[in-house]
Amino acid sequence: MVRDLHAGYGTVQVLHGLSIEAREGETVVLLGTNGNGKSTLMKCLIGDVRPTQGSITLELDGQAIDLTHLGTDQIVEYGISIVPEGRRLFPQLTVEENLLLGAYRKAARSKIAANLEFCYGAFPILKERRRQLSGSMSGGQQQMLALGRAIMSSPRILLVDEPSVGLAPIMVSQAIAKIGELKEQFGLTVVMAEQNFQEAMRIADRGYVLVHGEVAFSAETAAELRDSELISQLYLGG
Ligand SMILES: Nc1ncnc2c1ncn2[C@@H]1O[C@H](COP(=O)(O)OP(=O)(O)OP(=O)(O)O)[C@@H](O)[C@H]1O
Repeated sequence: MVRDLHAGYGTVQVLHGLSIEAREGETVVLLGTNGNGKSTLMKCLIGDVRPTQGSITLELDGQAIDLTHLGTDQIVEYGISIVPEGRRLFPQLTVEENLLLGAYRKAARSKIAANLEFCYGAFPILKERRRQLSGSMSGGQQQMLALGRAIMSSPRILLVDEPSVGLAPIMVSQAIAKIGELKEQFGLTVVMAEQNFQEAMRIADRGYVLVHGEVAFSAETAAELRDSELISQLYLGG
């Protein structure tokens, strides 16, 4: 749960008191056009950007854990994993080496073989190319690898930042569908930032629209989000 979050870069304030919530097992999408703070929020959630005000808490076994000022390594230990914007793979490492880098969370170290098998089952192309350098793969394959790497840490919450960036339309559809499948198979909670409204709505349970670092609209159902005037203005030329 994110409450009244303020964050930015030096003197540039990007998030201005933003509050959102993701309940267990749902897919929450963060919509909004370029530069409205989606990635900054994601970076706060994974400990890459430190909030200046507000809180980020995780409900775990009936306890509220304060993540607000924890570093990425500590946040990952609580079962939160990210597929970052631009994927941030290691191009000079093989597919399998990239996957193994995702498994450093303590709880995942004893499950490396099982998780690797799961990834290869979910993404046969990764198995086929496991000894290939990741930098030599297509954008769509790299997105699959980034998803696989995130799954290697046995997360309970998966953060996905703009999976469509740099992908051909057909690959965007495949990547989004895969996120939906992984969520079901792994029993994940998914928080996904995405500019591509139509694609995001294919797997959204509900969502928020961010404008200028604030929640401009929040919807309890995907239908409510789809039918909102703001979405119509931002995406459908309404
Ligand atoms: N490292 C940085 N230093 C300074 N300003 C930044 C930095 N990263 C992002 N910003 C600024 O913060 C604002 C919000 O950016 P952010 O990336 O969070 O938006 P976004 O909604 O995710 O958009 P995008 O789709 O472009 O990533 C923008 O004005 C951007 O220029």
